[in-house]
Amino acid sequence: MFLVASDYDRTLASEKNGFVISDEVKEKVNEFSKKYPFVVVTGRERKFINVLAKGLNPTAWVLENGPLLLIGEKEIHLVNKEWFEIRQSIVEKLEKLGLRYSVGKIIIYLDNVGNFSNKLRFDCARVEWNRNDAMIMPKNMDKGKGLLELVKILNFKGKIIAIGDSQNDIPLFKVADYKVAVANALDEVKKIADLVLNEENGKGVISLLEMIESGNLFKKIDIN
Ligand SMILES: O=C(O)COP(=O)(O)O
Repeated sequence: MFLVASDYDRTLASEKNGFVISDEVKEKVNEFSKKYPFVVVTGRERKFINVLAKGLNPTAWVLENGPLLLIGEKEIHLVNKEWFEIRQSIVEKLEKLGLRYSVGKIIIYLDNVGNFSNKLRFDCARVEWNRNDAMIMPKNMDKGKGLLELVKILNFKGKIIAIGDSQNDIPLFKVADYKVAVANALDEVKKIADLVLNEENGKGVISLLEMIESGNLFKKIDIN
């Protein structure tokens, strides 16, 4: 038994298409998800996914980089009340720094703030990067931890195959049994991957799913 956990931006969907998923990738994932568990593990908020990935029907979602699970219409928030007080104090600091931010249901997003990485350090929160964008989130939370909680809820006991491209996929890779990087992944992600695909973005995901369906992936790895 295995489960596929896929990142969204620059993995399922490409920047070139404004991060809107292509019909080809959507159909492949929808068809695959009818046979095997397929989870999208993304930094994105639900409201953006509803637009960018309209019609995509994976087994479940891990959103906001870990703390928000979506199974069917059921939303599960992996956070305690104290976080919202901490978040408020961070928002006040960001205001003082004059940085533009937006707030999800749980985490804080800042786009294009790579130059401010020294200032974006907090004792009471974790800062996760996706290229030049930052996400400020509860301590002890990341894509990997969110996925492990989901896996418990689904009562899934098999192996995890993860696919991604960026820094915030590294914690996802840490909980995976087999790690796959798309061709457009950052070097630091490719370096820790078990397999680096020749194809970029959604074409890479399609190629991974085809390798699984044909049994070719399992000739390379013992995951069953
Ligand atoms: O950074 C985001 O908002 C989404 O990014 P991800 O799907 O690559 O995790």
